[in-house]
Amino acid sequence: MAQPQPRHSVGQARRVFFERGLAPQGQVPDTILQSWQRCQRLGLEAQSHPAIEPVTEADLRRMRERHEKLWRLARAELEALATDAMATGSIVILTDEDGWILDAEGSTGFLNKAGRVALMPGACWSETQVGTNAIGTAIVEGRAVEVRGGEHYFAPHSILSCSATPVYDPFGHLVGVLDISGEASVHHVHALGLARLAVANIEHRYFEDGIADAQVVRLHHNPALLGTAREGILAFRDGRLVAASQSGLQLFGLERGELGEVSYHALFEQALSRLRDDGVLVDRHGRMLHGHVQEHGDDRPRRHSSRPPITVSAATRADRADAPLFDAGQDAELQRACRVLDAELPVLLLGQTGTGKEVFARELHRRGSRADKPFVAVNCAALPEGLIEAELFGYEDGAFTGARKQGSPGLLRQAAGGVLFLDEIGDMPLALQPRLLRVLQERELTPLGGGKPVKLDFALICATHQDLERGVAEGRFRADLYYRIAHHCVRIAPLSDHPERARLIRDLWRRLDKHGRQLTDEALQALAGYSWPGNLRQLSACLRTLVALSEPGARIGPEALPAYLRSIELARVAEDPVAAAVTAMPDAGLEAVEEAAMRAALRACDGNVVQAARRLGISRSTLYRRLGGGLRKPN
Ligand SMILES: Nc1ncnc2c1ncn2[C@@H]1O[C@H](COP(=O)(O)OP(=O)(O)OP(=O)(O)O)[C@@H](O)[C@H]1O
Repeated sequence: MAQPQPRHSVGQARRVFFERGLAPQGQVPDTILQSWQRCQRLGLEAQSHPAIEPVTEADLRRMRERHEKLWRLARAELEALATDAMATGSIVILTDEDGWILDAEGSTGFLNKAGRVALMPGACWSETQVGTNAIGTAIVEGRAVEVRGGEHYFAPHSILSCSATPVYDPFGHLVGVLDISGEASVHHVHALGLARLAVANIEHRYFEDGIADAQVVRLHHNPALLGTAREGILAFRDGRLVAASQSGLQLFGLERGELGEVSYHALFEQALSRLRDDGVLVDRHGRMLHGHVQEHGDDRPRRHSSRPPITVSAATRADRADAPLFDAGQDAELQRACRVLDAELPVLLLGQTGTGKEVFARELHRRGSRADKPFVAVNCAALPEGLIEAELFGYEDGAFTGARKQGSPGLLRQAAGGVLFLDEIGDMPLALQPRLLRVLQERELTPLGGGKPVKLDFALICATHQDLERGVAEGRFRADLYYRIAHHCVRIAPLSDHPERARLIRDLWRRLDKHGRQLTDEALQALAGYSWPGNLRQLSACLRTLVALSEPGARIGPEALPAYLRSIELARVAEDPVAAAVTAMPDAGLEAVEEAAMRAALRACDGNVVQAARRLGISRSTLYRRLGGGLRKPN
C-alpha cells in the first residue's frame, strides 16, 4: 500500500527523478517510483499536458451497456459513497478493467475541477496514457493504490489526491476500478479504506448470481458474519477451486492466481456433505468453520439447495421407520392447524432453518382431509426469480422465450384438490406478491400469455425463517399478502430452546436404531448440551451418521461424536473455566482448543483426572493420551 509522504519530500523526489535522472529511494513509496520508471520508459513527458480524449456520449453509452453487470452491482456502493464524497468535496469514480471512466459522482465543485484535467466519464485513465495515477497504477499493480498530489507522473495532475481499488469477478478477472478522488491539499485519510470496503461489497454481490455448475461454499469462523461481505466464498467445480471472494482467498492464504489450481481436498479435511448436514466444516488446519453450501448457478442466493425447488408427492406414511416425532405440545398444534387448513384457511409456519417446518407441513397434509391428493412443495428461495411466476401460475404456448411448446399448467393447478406448500415465502419477489394475493383471494388464475381463467382448489401452507412483520415494515413484503397468509401462525421452537433435549435425543435414537446400539451417558450429555444451530436437521444428520458408523449392539461414547461436539461444546457443558479458556481462542486450531479445554478442566478439578474427564464427558484414557505424563493418577 502507498504510504503517505510529506509533500516537501515529493517535490524533492520529483527533482531528483525528473531533473537529475536518479531514483529518489525512500522519498516516495516504491509503488510510485516503479510507476514513474515505467512511464519514463514509455517516453511520457512529465511536464506536458497528457492528451486525453474522452469518447462521445454514444460511445460512452455503449461502453456502459457492455459493463452493465459491473455498473448494476456497483450502483448501491457508488450512491452511498457519492453522498459522503459530496460532504468532503470529493468524487467517486467507477472505471472498466482498462481504466475507462464509466461514472463519476459526488461534489459538483470538484467534478468541475477534475473535468479540467479530464478526470471524467468517457476518459481513459490507464497508466500508459495518463502516467502514474491511482486508477491506472492500481490496474498495473492489481491492488489498492493511493496517489497523492505530486506523486502523479504528469505535473498538471498534482491537484489530485486519489485512492483506487481494483474490482475482481469471482474467477479472479479484473473487471473494473473504484476510485475516490479529491483535492490534493486535503488529506483524505479514510478514502482508501472506504474504497476497499465498497469493493468488498461489490465483489460479494458478484456471487449473488451464483456460479454455473459449481458448488458455492460460504464460510466463516464466526457464524454471525455469514451473509456479510466478510464471509469467505469459495466455488468448487469437479473438486477444484474455480472462484473465490477476497475474504475466501484470505481465509486460506491463497492468491487469485491459484484459482483453478487448488483442489477441495487441499483445503478441507471433511467432505462437503458435512457442511450441508451439520452447518460446520473442519479445514486442513483443524479450524472449525461455520457456513452453508449453495448448489449450482442460480440468479439468487439459495438456502438448503440439497432439496429440489419443487416436489410433488403423495402423503407420507405414518408407519415409516424414520417417521417424524412430535411431542404432546406439537401434536396439539398439529390438530389445531389441521382444523384451520380443513376450513380452507391458510397456515403459516415460522421457525429457524432445520426446525422441521416442512416435516410439520407434510404431517398436516397426511392428517388432513386432502391426504389423498398431492402435496406440492415449492422452495421460493431456490427457484430462479424469473421462473417463479411461470412455475407457479403456468403459461400458455409460447408465452416467453424458452417456454415449453405446449405451455404449462403451473403448480397452483397441479396442486388441484391437495396442499400447496410455499416454503421460504419471505423470499417471494415483491413484484409477484400482488399476483399471488389476487389468486389467493379470487381462487382463480389466468395463465401467463393469456388464456381462460381457471378455478383453483388447494389448501395453502406457507413457511419462513424470516421475520415477516419486519419484512412488511421494511417494504420487502406486502402487508396485504402477509395478513392473508398469517391467519394462523405456528411457531416451531429452535432446539436450543427445547426443555428436554436429552429425552428428545433418546426418542430419536430409538427410532433410528433397531439393532441395540446405545449412547453412553457421557455421549448423551454432550449431545444434549450442544445448542444445535442447525436444529433438528443437524441433530438428525448427526444421529444417523453415528448409527451408520457403528456396529449393531455397540456402545457409543463421546469419542465417536463429531469434532464440534467434542471440543467447543463439551467445554460449554463443563461450565465456566473451561468455556472461558476455549472462547478466549476463537481462531485456534481444533487440537489446540481441545487441549486448552482439557487443561482448564484439570485446573478446575484441582488436577483430578477422573473428575476432569467426567466434566469434559471424555474417557480418562483420552485425557491421559492427549496430555501425556505429569498427570496425577487417581487413588
Ligand atoms: N418432527 C421431526 N421428527 C424427526 N426429525 C425431524 C422432525 N422435524 C424435522 N426433522 C429432521 O430435520 C430435517 C429438516 O426438517 P425440515 O426440512 O422440515 O426443516 P425446515 O424447518 O423446513 O428447514 P428449512 O427452513 O431449512 O427449509 C428433516 O429432514 C428431518 O431429518
